[in-house]
Amino acid sequence: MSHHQYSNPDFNPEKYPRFPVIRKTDRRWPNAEIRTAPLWCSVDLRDGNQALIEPMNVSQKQAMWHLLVNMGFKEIEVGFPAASQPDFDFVRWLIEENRIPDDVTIQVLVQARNDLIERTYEALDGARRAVVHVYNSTSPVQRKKVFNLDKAGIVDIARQGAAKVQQVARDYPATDWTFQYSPESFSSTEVEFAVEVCNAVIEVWQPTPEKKIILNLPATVESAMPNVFADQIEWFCDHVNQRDSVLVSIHTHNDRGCAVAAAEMAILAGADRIEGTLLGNGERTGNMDIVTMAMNLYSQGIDPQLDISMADDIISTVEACTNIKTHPRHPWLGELVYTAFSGSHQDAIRKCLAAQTENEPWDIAYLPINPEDIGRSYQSVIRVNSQSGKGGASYLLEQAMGITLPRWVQIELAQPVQALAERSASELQTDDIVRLFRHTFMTSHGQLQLDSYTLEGSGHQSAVQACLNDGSNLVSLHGHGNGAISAFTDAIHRALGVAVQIVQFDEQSAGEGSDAGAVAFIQANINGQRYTGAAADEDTLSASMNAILAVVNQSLKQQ
Ligand SMILES: CC(=O)SCCNC(=O)CCNC(=O)[C@H](O)C(C)(C)COP(=O)(O)OP(=O)(O)OC[C@H]1O[C@@H](n2cnc3c(N)ncnc32)[C@H](O)[C@@H]1OP(=O)(O)O
Ligand SMILES: CC(C)C(=O)C(=O)O
Repeated sequence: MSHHQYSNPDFNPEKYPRFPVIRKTDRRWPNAEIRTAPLWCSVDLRDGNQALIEPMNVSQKQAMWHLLVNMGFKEIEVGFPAASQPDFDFVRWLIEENRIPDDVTIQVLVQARNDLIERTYEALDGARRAVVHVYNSTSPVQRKKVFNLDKAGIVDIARQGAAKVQQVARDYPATDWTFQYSPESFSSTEVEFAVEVCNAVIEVWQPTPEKKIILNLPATVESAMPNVFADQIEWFCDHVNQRDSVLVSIHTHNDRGCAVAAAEMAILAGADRIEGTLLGNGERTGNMDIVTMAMNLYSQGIDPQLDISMADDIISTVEACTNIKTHPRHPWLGELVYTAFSGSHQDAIRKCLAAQTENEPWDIAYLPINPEDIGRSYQSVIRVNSQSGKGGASYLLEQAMGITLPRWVQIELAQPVQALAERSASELQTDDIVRLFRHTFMTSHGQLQLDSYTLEGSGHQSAVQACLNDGSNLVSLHGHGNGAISAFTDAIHRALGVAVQIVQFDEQSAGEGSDAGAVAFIQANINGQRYTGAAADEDTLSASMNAILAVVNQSLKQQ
């Protein structure tokens, strides 16, 4: 059998060579586990900002800053102050207006260029504490085509940049400085060379375990699978000098869609700190999404050390600052991620929610966390369209009316709901379902309703005297039987000639917030036809009698 090797005849396997893997024989990270949150650093105001069509204005930056502080970030990269006046001014605003809480450290980025480094320190003048983050590119393509330098030339840029950062810091002794270096494009750099460059920076900065530096290892462009990145990080941690004096930081991008996975695996491989942005805004496909990574931890019982409970604030602020909409299926926070439209999912969720007790671990099919933890209501969990079964509509109705539908009512309700969903070809709202339920099962204006009743005797000796109202006339009736319900059906039979044979009956008190004290559901045979009725009333027996009248009305209407 012959077949084409490639679906596209122009496909050229030589065009994009495979990324080289590290032949490691001492790989330890696959057996590691994450048990605590890493140190976080938000780069929303820098990497996030530099990738926007319209960079944030001052008030947007301020809104983003407040959100980040409120979420609990302790390190925040606030800009590239030597790059633009707005960036410079924002740093000045933070310092001069005393906007930086005692436990928060600002960080700024700068290229390894003397004039830019000097300008950066001017922006930071008066800061209590700050991280100065200097970088230069180290990958083969950058060395060859952008900088036109050999490895020694690149090491020189790093060494000189580091020396300048250290030297100018001495002019501002009132500030507690931390130095950070990034071998930009680390993940596309030979690991041996990345270590060589970083060791040169270490030699300049002379960190100690008490006064550590930060070495930030970026996947500037994500070019390999996350396990390859983890190997690079483990190799780096094993070979860099003075590991005990270095905080290893990770800064991944999402080109292959694995930025979070790469950051998580990097933590397994020995990294201490994670840089990223809220909802993953950033260059091209974005930076590593800190919200996703934090929620991943949260959902495994690990305190993320960030407050994600304000999900809607996070979304609205990020959208207002970036002018980028959040995808409805964005991990953890998207509008649709706690929503089930499909019948079998709704059925399982409804059953699990009913069985879940407060003090046991969360264990609900299709819902990895309780949506309430991030401020989402259960209302958004189950939504109804033509893919939904009986569970979804029942759930919404139950929530809206504060009742629990007996299974046989759920089955009866499913059919008209499905028909309406198919007719409307769109999602049904709770109001639509409540309206449909009332229309299908309950008595409407102008039909027979209970006006008043008296019950005499009890048990086998029950007698009912009742008055019905059809909107214009009153009808009196009386009957007896071996209970109030059978006395009432006897009365109906005598007065109206309708023989009601009850097949199913359910009555319950209505939920909190409902005006009705009780709800009754009846399924009955009348002239060989099956009818289902429901009624709510303050009084339990009135609810039952009105439910019987609901099926009587349905049969009269059909005649
Ligand atoms: C992966 C990242 O996200 S890194 C951060 C990137 N962020 C930004 O660039 C946003 C802010 N940047 C800017 O506004 C501008 O780049 C500025 C104002 C800082 C500098 O602008 P310019 O002076 O025009 O330089 P530009 O950034 O284009 O860089 C070009 C020159 O700097 C050199 N250079 C670039 N990066 C670095 C670096 N990290 N360290 C040292 N030199 C560098 C280049 O080799 C090039 O040199 P050449 O002019 O001799 O060929
Ligand atoms: C400056 C560095 C850390 C960066 O933003 C990147 O490599 O993506």
